[in-house]
Amino acid sequence: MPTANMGDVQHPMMEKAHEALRDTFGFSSFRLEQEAVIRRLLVDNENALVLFPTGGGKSLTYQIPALCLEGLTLVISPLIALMKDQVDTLVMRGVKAASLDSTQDASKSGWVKNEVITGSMKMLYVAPERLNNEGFMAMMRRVRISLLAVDESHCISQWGASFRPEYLKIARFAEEMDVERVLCLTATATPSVSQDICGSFFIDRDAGVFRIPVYRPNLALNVEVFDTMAQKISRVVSILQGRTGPAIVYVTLQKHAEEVANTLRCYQLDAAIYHAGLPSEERGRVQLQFMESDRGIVVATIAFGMGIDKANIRQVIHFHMPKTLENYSQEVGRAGRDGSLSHCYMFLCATDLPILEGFARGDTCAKRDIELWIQEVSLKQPASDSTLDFNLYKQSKDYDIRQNVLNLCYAQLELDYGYIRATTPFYSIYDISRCDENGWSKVLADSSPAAKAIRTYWTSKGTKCQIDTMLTAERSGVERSDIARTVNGWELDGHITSKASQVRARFMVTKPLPTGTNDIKHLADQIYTGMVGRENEAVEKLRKVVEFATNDDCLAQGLAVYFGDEDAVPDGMCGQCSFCTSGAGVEFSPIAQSVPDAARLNKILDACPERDDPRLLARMAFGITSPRLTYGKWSTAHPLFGSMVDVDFSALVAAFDEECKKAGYEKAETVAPARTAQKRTYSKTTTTTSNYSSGSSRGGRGGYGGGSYKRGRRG
Ligand SMILES: Nc1ncnc2c1ncn2[C@@H]1O[C@H](COP(=O)(O)OP(=O)(O)OP(=O)(O)O)[C@@H](O)[C@H]1O
Repeated sequence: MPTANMGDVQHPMMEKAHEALRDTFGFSSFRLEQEAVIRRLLVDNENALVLFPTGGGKSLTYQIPALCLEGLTLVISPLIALMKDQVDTLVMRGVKAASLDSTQDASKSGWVKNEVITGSMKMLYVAPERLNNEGFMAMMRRVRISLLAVDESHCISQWGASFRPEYLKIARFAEEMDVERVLCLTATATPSVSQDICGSFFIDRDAGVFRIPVYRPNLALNVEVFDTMAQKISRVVSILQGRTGPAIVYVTLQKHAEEVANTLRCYQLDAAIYHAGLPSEERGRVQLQFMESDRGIVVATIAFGMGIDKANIRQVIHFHMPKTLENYSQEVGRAGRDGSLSHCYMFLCATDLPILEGFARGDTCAKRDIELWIQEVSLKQPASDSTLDFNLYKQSKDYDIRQNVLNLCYAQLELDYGYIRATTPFYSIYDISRCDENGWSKVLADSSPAAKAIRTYWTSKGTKCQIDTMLTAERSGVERSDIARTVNGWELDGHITSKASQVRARFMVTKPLPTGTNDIKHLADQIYTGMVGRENEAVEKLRKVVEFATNDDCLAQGLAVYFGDEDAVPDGMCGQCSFCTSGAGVEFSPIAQSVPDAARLNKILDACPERDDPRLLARMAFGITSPRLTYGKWSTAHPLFGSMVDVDFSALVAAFDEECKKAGYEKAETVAPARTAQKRTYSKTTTTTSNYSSGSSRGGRGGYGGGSYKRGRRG
């Protein structure tokens, strides 16, 4: 029997909900706040925000309403793998659910769309990027969306640890599509992030928010401080040799996962490796083996864990400290889901910090590059369908702005300023291969204008041909969309296989973009200020992790307070963390050098002749990659890259700024690869011999201590 009071059960919608819980999911009662959330959606017909920790049972809070409501439940979820798992499980339980994603072939997605349009699909999972797709938007306009569920909804907040610009468009989508109810879900939201979510989706901050405190009494949190890698290895070996069940060891970079696992194997500890750089079959195999093991060890980056629902993980070890407390809470939250005592260890080591600070600072670009980018966008002539299209990969290289940041800049032009609106992106290159001679003869015999244009302008290599759709359209006068449609048609008819590449983002212009120098500068200024704000926020989050780990306070209490649950830990003492058991916080105070050494600065200045962007030089010195550094060969392969990682980053920027100012902020035209037409107008060449000698620095926030890691791939 359900545990809910009879008043609720008697409401026909709640009766239905209990029926679905029992008949479809096979559970006898709701957990904690699940029922209250469902009541909010089904009985009150109001929006809600669910803040349950990992494994808290968030999925049921939209899956059950989906079954009770007429119409479609649309679920926005950031990870294709996670969507697939959820859909497979639902289908197994007899629920009409599917996802639309970029990995599907045309026949599968055609079937899904048909089921959605005819109203027989109950739940549809999509990634947020799908909201830029015209075809998808047209389809959504024709269906009744009774519930929109936004998973990982903390990604909506610019103050969150994992902000994603595509998430910003979800709220507008909900309004435009007259979505009847919205349910936002997240496991990690600080009070300010949850305020942001409530503000965006009109969720009542009192009645509409359902939270289960993050405090988990069966997790013993420990922090330990180390000076060297060898000490950390010796400690992790001893923890793992005495492990009481499966263990996850979290590291920062993919190469760390390989290094640590290989070292553990030397100690007869059979450690598997998991990171985003491994083939998906390998990742699947590692995950499956771990799920089935009762003493398995996985050394992994943060890529491991989303959707891992294993009850008996007994140890979670942060071999490198996490970059935010949100990550930490999610990662330790994977331990002890069965309620049994489990141990979590965070290793603090001064040499690990710069690499994390590099991540925090990596997204800020030069203000001048933002100006040049806006200039290109505003001066570009629209195509015949009045849209602007850009190769973001190329722009990222041209303007030294990371692609994720560029995406955000476009989202800002769209949402904050209303200049543009993203529409379906397209591929500019198709590589086609013939399937058989018969099919190929049909391709050659196709007499449509698009087919003729394709055959005129394609370039062939053996049995393969490459089609540049932009060039073909420009030279032949045939619409680019007709060309793409013809290639897709040949593939659907089985005549060819094709591989599309070089995606171009497309935008409709909704109001004239600024073209005057001052207006562009002003807009760039605002965008840049936002970027610096986010960078400071990310560095602050890192500082909070150190503060949490070193505070003279119970660790469980510290974590709970961070998430706004002051009263979750009884008497504010968990009794089993390293603070509670030792009576003191750990000693750890890495201080970065705030006055850079002149000789070392000069070496960087000699190696990199650019003087238009002090941050570029600071990034090279500190070891933070960027598209421009990579292009100029001043990145990871350069011996001086990261050579000043022990210096406070702001002090480096200030020191290099002095040098750039002396050189008039000029670009080294003759040495660096050309960037853009606009960029080339800055014509003077600077000397490659520097004369930095002051040794003084402005700024100089007391940062984190130094080390010798080179940046690498994370995730
Ligand atoms: N009412 C219930 N009774 C029994 N088991 C439940 C109930 N609700 C959820 N569960 C189970 O709890 C587990 C965790 O649920 P779910 O995956 O929804 O959590 P989550 O909050 O989405 O976690 P994560 O943040 O890790 O994705 C699942 O195995 C689910 O089947």
